[in-house]
Amino acid sequence: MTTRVYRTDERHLLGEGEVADRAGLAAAVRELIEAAVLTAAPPADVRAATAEVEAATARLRTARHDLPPLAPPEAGGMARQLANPVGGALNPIAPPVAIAVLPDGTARAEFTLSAVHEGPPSFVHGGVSAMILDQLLGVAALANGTPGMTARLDLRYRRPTPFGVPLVAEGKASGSEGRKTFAEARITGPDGRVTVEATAMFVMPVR
Ligand SMILES: CCCCC/C=C\C/C=C\C/C=C\C/C=C\CCCC(=O)SCCNC(=O)CCNC(=O)[C@H](O)C(C)(C)COP(=O)(O)OP(=O)(O)OC[C@H]1O[C@@H](n2cnc3c(N)ncnc32)[C@H](O)[C@@H]1OP(=O)(O)O
Repeated sequence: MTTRVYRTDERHLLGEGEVADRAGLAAAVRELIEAAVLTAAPPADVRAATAEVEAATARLRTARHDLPPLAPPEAGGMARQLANPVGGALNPIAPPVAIAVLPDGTARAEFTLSAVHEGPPSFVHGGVSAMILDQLLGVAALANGTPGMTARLDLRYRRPTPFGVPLVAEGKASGSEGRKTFAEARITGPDGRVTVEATAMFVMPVR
């Protein structure tokens, strides 16, 4: 494995093997996060595990980049940002949300959240739903050929969103005017009822 020399203004580009290693690390840390939140192990085991985690962190910190690295491009594309906090395979805090773009431009994800995403007792935190919808709407704007920065994100929480059951998020661009793109999306529970609706406006900044 070779490590590329980089300037601080340049993102490190991982090799394919490194991407797989990092995705494995992120998946293991995601398991660790759930275990840390839900553990019922005795206090001595919690303290021993804490020391082990601190040792693992120290080992990873022996060399570091200033910014998240990028993954190599897929055929003809741009370097991929796989450390995004929504669904990024290299980011342990990312909930497991893989967004696909359908032929009609709909951005769609099927995912299951867990107790680590709890906000109100027994239900998903509204900020987690907002984060997922922001990203999904952003992907829909990108799929429309008119990406931008989120300028507005309006949410309507219709019903509590459950965790531990399959959810669907779907959204699509509804139009664009100049640098502005409008999009709408929703999260649906396993009973087919909408739990959260969102509309957003993205603005492509003037460079
Ligand atoms: C570095 C560039 C990257 C741009 C994005 C490009 C690509 C994305 C690529 C891939 C995407 C892939 C997946 C999806 C990814 C992400 C989803 C999550 C995205 C985010 O997580 S992103 C972080 C949160 N987001 C921000 O951090 C924005 C902070 N903000 C700003 O960066 C500026 O604020 C900006 C750029 C928004 C506007 O700045 P500006 O100077 O261009 O705006 P300006 O004043 O010229 O307005 C022009 C017209 O928009 C109207 N307008 C503007 N803002 C408005 C608002 N808030 N409400 C109502 N109307 C608004 C004006 O009223 C005017 O309208 P009119 O023309 O009709 O008068």
